[in-house]
Amino acid sequence: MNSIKVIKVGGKVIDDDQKLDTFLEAFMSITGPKVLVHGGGSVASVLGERLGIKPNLMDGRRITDAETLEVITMVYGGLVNKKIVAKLQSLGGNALGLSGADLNIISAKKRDPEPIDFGWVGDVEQVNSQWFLKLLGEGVIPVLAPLTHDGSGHMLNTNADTIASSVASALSSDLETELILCFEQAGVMNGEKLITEMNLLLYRHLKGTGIVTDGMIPKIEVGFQALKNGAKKVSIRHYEDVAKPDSGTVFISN
Ligand SMILES: Nc1ncnc2c1ncn2[C@@H]1O[C@H](COP(=O)(O)OP(=O)(O)O)[C@@H](O)[C@H]1O
Ligand SMILES: CC(=O)N[C@@H](CCC(=O)OP(=O)(O)O)C(=O)O
Repeated sequence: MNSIKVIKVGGKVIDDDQKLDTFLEAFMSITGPKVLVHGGGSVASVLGERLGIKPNLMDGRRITDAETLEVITMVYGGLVNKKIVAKLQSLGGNALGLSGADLNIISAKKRDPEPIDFGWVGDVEQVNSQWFLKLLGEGVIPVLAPLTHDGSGHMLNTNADTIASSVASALSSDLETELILCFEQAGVMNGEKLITEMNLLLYRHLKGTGIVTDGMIPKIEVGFQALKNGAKKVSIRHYEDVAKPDSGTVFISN
């Protein structure tokens, strides 16, 4: 094993069974070792509201109080993770669902309450690459929920794009790593037009002119972080194109 693909899929794809099935079939057509990271923010918001817990997001990050932590642990670690694992098994993939607490595979530090108190939100501290390498070596497909832990018995909520970028960064020390962030659009868009290549200068311009906003800002930033940390290729693309090389918006490091 000398290469790996770390692939992330977001909540709006997971939310829709047909889209999720299309994505997972395309994902399974990718040969070689792969890790799947899933989001599920929109699923957590809907299920939380059913329980009378209103979602509270700031800069694309969920403010996670104790009640919200219960909801997201159930939704990300249970419902969404197990649904994806079962579907992958039905497609012949030997998937293993994990949160960051399992095998201590991703530990994190609760975010400082200043200037904004995000509650039980964690910033990744360590990714246990050795476990990834062992599992991948056995042909297992790790399926990661956007949950980490603090080592003191608390689960933490960590954005799924950030988890994917951190895992790609960590695995880059041992393997040629590609990070693919999938969502429901063709890539980073300028109106109707797909931006096929993204460098830092262009990103700053697109952000400054309001062409890139909301959740796309942290998504692009974690993409650049993975590139800086040694990932060979980073892209943001449509979920149906997960297996299509060089589709979507490809990151350039200059
Ligand atoms: N230039 C842009 N191109 C594409 N999407 C953009 C752009 N600017 C803002 N967005 C928004 O960013 C969203 C993607 O971020 P996010 O909602 O966090 O996705 P996900 O949950 O799939 O990770 C898109 O659904 C879109 O609404
Ligand atoms: C801290 C934080 O914001 N965590 C995210 C984790 C889920 C996620 O990232 O889901 P998508 O990829 O579908 O947006 C949240 O709770 O919304």
